[in-house]
Amino acid sequence: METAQLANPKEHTKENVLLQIKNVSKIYNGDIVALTDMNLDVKEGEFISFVGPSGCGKSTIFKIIAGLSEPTTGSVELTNQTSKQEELDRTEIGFVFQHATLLPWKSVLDNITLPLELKGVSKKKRYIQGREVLEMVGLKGYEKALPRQLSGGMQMRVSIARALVAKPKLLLMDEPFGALDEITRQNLHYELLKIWEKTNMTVLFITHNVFESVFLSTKIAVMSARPGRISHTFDVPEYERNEQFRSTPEFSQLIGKVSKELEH
Ligand SMILES: Nc1ncnc2c1ncn2[C@@H]1O[C@H](COP(=O)(O)OP(=O)(O)OP(=O)(O)O)[C@@H](O)[C@H]1O
Repeated sequence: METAQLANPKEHTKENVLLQIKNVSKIYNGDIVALTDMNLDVKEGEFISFVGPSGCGKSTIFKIIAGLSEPTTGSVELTNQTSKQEELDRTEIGFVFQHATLLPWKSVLDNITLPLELKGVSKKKRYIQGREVLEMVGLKGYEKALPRQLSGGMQMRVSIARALVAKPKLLLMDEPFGALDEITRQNLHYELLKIWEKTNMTVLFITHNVFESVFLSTKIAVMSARPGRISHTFDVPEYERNEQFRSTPEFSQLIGKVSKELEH
């Protein structure tokens, strides 16, 4: 199995605050309180996992961050405190969902480059960018394949590549590996960490899998049951993310702490 040697994942995180979730609440249809008083600062380069019981508002906060839904009260601010030029624009946010949602009649390369096609980028230019990300997700040579010719894990790689093609500063991943088998999931962990390291992106990641959250993240935000809010955040200490890490006492201890917090 591949390994990602991230000697010091913390070095990846800068001090710039990329976005601030400020006192966000969300009430659907006047009476379903999905989120209440949620607060979090996200720094540039962080990899934050959100874990919490079903229905605690994880997808809701992602939709609000992406601008697909409005908070009932509070705000998500994209103001950069240190540099206006580095401010996050909502068009620089990529989204990956649990299901790959590929267009079955389009080739892998055409699926990946769809966001650029919609922006009116020329075919030549978008194919150059498409091939670049295709290589990044380990699918070089599959340009002309159709989605049905790919395994579930490969389809997820295509979906990730489609989110990466527009070079997002922030990547929102809503349970992207939830439907995959364990081996495929672990391989994709390494791929994702390599991409994260290479691109300097900030990643927000929803998962029900505590192991996955500890392995991938620099920070874990545990959410409480509905109405959802962040009950606790855990900073993940520096470590090399490789196969050995999964069997260290530090890994097990953190899993224990996060799991305990989830039981509250
Ligand atoms: N468009 C909507 N209209 C009404 N209620 C909604 C809507 N979207 C979500 N909800 C409700 O808001 C709550 C939070 O939903 P959300 O999908 O954000 O939770 P989640 O933590 O992502 O859940 P899961 O882990 O099961 O995916 C749930 O009770 C859900 O039924």
